[in-house]
Amino acid sequence: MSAAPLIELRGVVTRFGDNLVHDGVDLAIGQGEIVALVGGSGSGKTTLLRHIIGLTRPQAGEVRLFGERLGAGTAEQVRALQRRFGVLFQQGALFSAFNVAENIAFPLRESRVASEAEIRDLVALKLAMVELEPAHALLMPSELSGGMVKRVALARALALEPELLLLDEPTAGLDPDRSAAFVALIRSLQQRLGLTVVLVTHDVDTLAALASRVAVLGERRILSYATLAETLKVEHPFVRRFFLGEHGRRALARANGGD
Ligand SMILES: Nc1ncnc2c1ncn2[C@@H]1O[C@H](COP(=O)(O)OP(=O)(O)OP(=O)(O)O)[C@@H](O)[C@H]1O
Repeated sequence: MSAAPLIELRGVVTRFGDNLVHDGVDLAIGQGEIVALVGGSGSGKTTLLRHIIGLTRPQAGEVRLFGERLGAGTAEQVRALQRRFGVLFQQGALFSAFNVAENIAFPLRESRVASEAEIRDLVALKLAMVELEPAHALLMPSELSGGMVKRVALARALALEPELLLLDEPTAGLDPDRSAAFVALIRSLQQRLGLTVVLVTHDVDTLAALASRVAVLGERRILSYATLAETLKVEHPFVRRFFLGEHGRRALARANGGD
């Protein structure tokens, strides 16, 4: 029998007032996968990420993370669960009043798992891991380029050595070169650290370079959950537009070694 999925959503229903966003979402993500979640604007991708980590709760259905039902544990169990995943929110969301080192150190200080001396070493290690220089530690977020903000946010997401990494639009706002470099970094860290990754993206280049499977969210449920090659065969207007519009076609050609 195969291992239980790392993430499992069953029959998830989400409603904000009259707005029914999810109506029976089922999704199972296994250890070591890189799953790209795509869907039209407002289809509920970010909300699904938030459900996975327990930031919001669906009206109905079940969300299991690492085999545990969210919302069932004690405060200590919830904290233990939270240490097992890292999140890169849209725009990086660094604390603007903290410098780079303090941002990366934040989860370590919050969880009280390390002494100040260990935190200094860990911050240096994480900075190197995301290919930033030691001198960057003292910069403030306002002094960083968009690509650096993402790297610092990634270092912070990895501070507690999570098994699972959730990325919301990781390459949004980056130019093509910086975007490709960030994708390569995510890929190498995923392999080196054995991470499971769930990412929301509108960018076919990012998806084609990273995803082992693609989950398409539409009509309030998962329309398709398959490899990219299989996803391309799905006859649905969103899929045709997303992958086979001009931008998508060019990105796929690049991923296949063309262009
Ligand atoms: N806290 C909230 N209160 C009310 N409505 C919300 C809330 N969060 C999300 N929504 C609504 O739920 C729907 C899904 O939002 P969500 O941000 O998850 O979509 P998305 O697929 O990530 O969109 P986008 O691609 O535009 O970022 C939208 O209609 C949004 O307005």
